[in-house]
Amino acid sequence: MSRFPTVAAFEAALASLPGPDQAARDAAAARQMQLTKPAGSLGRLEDIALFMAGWQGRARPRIDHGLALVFAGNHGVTRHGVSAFPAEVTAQMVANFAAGGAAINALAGAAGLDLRIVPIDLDRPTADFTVEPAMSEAQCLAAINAGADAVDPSLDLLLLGEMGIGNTTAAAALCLRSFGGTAQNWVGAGTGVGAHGQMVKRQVLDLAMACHADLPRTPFETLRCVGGREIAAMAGAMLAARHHLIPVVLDGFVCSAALGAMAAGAPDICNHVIAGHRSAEAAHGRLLKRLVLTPLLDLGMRLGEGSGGAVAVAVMRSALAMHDQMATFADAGVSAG
Ligand SMILES: Cc1cc2ncn([C@H]3O[C@H](COP(=O)(O)O)[C@@H](O)[C@H]3O)c2cc1C
Ligand SMILES: O=C(O)c1cccnc1
Repeated sequence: MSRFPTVAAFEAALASLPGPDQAARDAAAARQMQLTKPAGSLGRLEDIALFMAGWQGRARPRIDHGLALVFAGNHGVTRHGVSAFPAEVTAQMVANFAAGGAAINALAGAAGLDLRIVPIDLDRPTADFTVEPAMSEAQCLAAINAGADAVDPSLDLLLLGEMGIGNTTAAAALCLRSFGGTAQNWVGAGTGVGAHGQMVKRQVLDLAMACHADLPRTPFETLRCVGGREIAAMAGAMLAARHHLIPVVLDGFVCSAALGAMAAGAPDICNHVIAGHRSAEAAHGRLLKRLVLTPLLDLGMRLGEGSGGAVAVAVMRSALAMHDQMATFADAGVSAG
């Protein structure tokens, strides 16, 4: 059976988010104080170790079984010319993932993550959300469950990624509907559209907001009206991971927008995620501020696929190696301060 058989089940899961294991986090913090370094001297690496300890419920967290989960979907809104690439590229890139030739294949491998690609109804693009909701209730629930069902409860860490030509427009629409502002605030170059393409994206957003103005601003309705299948799947996977107490690493703007749509109704959903990086898509920084998330890396990346998050996982492995392998002052015979 699907994890979220009804919209009410999805909403109930968002309203009952479990918290971290405080005892495991405290034990990890106590260990940090004993390691042979001045307290706090490893900065953000120390925070990562505590974050992982709390969510994994282990004083010595580990990443033996980490997964990069990449969802793919197609978008009816591409008919307006919102991407620098044609919609066929979504399926072509899925073939490239299968053949091992995409950036995420290399970067997931470098980060020691398994990689799983989940294409969702690529031959059925979402509807053009300037004139009608992108998905029916059943379609949106199916996509959310495709995400939730792909989350193995035994995972130590989950990285989410996406592939879907046109999806920076959907992500911008999710942000505009969730957090307000202007279309200009949330629109960017995506795959590399110029000034004209960005103007079209802004127009598309304004039409979409007018079209769905009367529908409830709940996370589900926002995902359904202006999201996409791969975006709803990332949201479902994040929510399922939260209930399995699996820490999540976010990738860029599109991935973060899936979280944003849920966070607008349930801000605590952000507590079990690490923002892997800040994408060069300008709206991503704005969104992360709204979510009160500080990105680990800022490498000027703007690809998606989970690529930036995968590089962040390599840094997280360093944090856990430090936490697990360093000697204590007592063990090493080093005088404590
Ligand atoms: C070859 C190629 C590989 C990609 N991998 C991720 N994306 C990224 O670009 C798309 C979003 O940008 P837009 O909204 O401008 O279409 C998504 O598929 C995203 O994952 C790619 C895009 C292309 C062209
Ligand atoms: O930040 C992202 O997720 C992103 C940016 C550009 C294109 N696709 C995705």
